[in-house]
Amino acid sequence: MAIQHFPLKLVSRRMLAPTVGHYVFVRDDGAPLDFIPGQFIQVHFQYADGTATKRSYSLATIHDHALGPGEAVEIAVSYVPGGAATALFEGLEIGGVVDASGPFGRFCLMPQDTNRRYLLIGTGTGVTPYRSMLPELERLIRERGIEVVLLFGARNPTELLYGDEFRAFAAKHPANFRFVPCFSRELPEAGSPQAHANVRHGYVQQFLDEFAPDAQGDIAYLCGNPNMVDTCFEALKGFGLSVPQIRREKYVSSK
Ligand SMILES: Cc1cc2nc3c(=O)[nH]c(=O)nc-3n(C[C@H](O)[C@H](O)[C@H](O)COP(=O)(O)OP(=O)(O)OC[C@H]3O[C@@H](n4cnc5c(N)ncnc54)[C@H](O)[C@@H]3O)c2cc1C
Repeated sequence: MAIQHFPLKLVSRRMLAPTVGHYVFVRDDGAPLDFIPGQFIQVHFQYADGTATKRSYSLATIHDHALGPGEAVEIAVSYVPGGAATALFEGLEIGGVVDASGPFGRFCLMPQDTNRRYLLIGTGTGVTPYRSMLPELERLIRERGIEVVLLFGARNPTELLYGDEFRAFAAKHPANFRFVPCFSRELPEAGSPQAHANVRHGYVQQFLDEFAPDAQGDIAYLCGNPNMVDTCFEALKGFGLSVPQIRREKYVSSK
């Protein structure tokens, strides 16, 4: 897929969590944007001293077709204290334009894979690629009967990004899709919609054993916090998964 450079105009924004915004853009040049779920874009801007810089953001758009002109290009932005891109996004008004390029990356479902199960593991905004993949996962459930376990690490229930959407997908595919929110700090209140049986208390990496990673049948995807990605990578290798079976996207700052 050819990498392009394009302006993105902000059409709406809402808070997904206290420090995470969901941004909806359209291409301001009227051209389409094709991408594969799991890919990311880069946003280009300048520091106060005029030095050029850029930051990467996974595409969160639920992808069931190539985006035509005027269709939503969605990302989730985690606000980092003192962050340069954070300031750019926080200050962006509706109608404001950012300079972007993409799509980039190979953190995608592969057509040649014949695995029985996907272990999708993400922390924070690292869950956005999996939102984009939902239509493709649904097709694989229908055509190949795959199973999917989504282990989502968040500090508390207010940070469970797109939690309603993942829960709804799990309810639609109860035999094939397990959504397992792992809260490192507070658990949901008893009786709340988030307090279901799959919820775990701790870090995602603590719960891998429970799902018995299997070198014969599993492919794993790890996305988000670099420490989580490294820890899970080593743990999954310990279960016998080979490096090509463990796909990684680390959210490191690209300054
Ligand atoms: C392939 C890829 C995809 C990415 N996708 C996303 C995405 O979908 N959503 C998203 O929000 N981010 C994503 N990131 C991270 C993003 O590109 C930025 O690094 C992040 O938003 C911080 O940028 P900033 O300019 O606000 O902070 P910076 O100016 O880069 O950093 C400010 C300070 O905060 C620290 N810092 C940077 N990032 C974090 C962090 N995550 N947590 C705590 N401290 C931090 C830095 O070390 C520095 O001290 C992705 C990164 C990569 C490489």
